[in-house]
Amino acid sequence: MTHSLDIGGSLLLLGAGKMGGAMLEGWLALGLAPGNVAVLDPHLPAAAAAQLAEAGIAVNPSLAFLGTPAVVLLAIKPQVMEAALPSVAPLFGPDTLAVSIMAGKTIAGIAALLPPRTAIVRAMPNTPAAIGRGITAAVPNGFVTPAQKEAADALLRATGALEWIDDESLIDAVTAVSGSGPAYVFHLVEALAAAGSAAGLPADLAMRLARATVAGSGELLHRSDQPAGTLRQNVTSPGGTTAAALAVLMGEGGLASLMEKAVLAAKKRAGELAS
Ligand SMILES: NC(=O)C1=CN([C@@H]2O[C@H](COP(=O)(O)OP(=O)(O)OC[C@H]3O[C@@H](n4cnc5c(N)ncnc54)[C@H](O)[C@@H]3O)[C@@H](O)[C@H]2O)C=CC1
Ligand SMILES: O=C(O)[C@@H]1CCC=N1
Repeated sequence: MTHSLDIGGSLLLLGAGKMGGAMLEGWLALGLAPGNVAVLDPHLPAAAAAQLAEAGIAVNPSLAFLGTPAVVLLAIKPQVMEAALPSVAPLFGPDTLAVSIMAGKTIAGIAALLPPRTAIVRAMPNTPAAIGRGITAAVPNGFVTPAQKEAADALLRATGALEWIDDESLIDAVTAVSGSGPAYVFHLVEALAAAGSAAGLPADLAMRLARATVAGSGELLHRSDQPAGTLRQNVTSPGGTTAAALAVLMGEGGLASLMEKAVLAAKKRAGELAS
C-alpha cells in the first residue's frame, strides 16, 4: 500500500475506543503508515490489540520506546483526562501537536496538563469517520503553526468533511449536533422500526425497511445538491400519506421542538463535562 497520509512524523493515539478506533480505521484505510502509529490504551480488548499489532501498530509500548510524536490524538473519555494526560505529557516535544476530540474539555483545561505553549487543536468528529464520511469541526489554539494546522487538516479531512472554526465556544453546540448526531439518526431507525411493528409489520421486516430507508435517504441527501426540505417535499404528495404523517411530526410538540430540547440537553452536558 502507498502511504499517502503524511503528518510529518509519528502519531500517538491515546484511547482507541469507539471514536479513536473509528478514526484510526479511517486513517489506515487512507494510507497512514502503521509503523508511524502507536496506541496507548490500557483497557483495549485483547482481540483489538492483536489486530492493531498485526497491522504493524505499536500497542501499549513502554513510554521509553516512544520517540517524540508529531501528533497526539486525545481520544480518551473526558472523565479520565486528569488521570491519563499527565503520564503522556513528558512525551511532548516543542513541535508536538495535541488533537483532542474529548467532548466538553476546553483548550485551557487540556493545556493546563501539558507543557507550556503546547499546540492544541480541539476537534469534534463523529463515528461515520470510520468510513470516511464523518464531519469534524476544529479550532486551533494560538500555538498551532501553519505546518501543524496542515497536519491536523490532513488527519481530520481524511475521515470526512472538516470545518475549521475560530470560536471555541461553538464546539459544545457542534458536539450536540454532529458529534452526538449519528446516535439520533440510529434512534430514528429504531423508532421507525418500532412504529412499523406497531402498525402490524413483522419486527424483522420493519427493521429492514427502516434501516434501508434511513440509509438510502442519507445517501440521497449526500449525492443531491437539493435542500433537505425539497427532498422532503418530493416525497410528500398533497393530501397523501406522507402529509398525514408530517402533520404529526411537524406539528406542535413535534420533531423540531423535541430535537431542539435534545440538542440543548447535549450542549448543556458538554458544558458540564468541562470541569
Ligand atoms: N463515540 C463518539 O461518537 C464520539 C466520541 N467523542 C469523544 O471521543 C472520546 C472517546 O469516546 P469513545 O471512543 O466513545 O469512548 P470509548 O470508551 O469507546 O473509548 C475510550 C478509550 O479510552 C481508553 N482509556 C481509558 N483510560 C485510558 C488511559 N488512562 N489511557 C489511555 N486510554 C484509556 C478506554 O480503554 C477506551 O478504549 C470521548 O472524549 C468522547 O467525548 C467525540 C466525538 C464522537
Ligand atoms: O456521548 C458523548 O459524550 C460523545 C461525544 C459526542 C458523541 N459521543
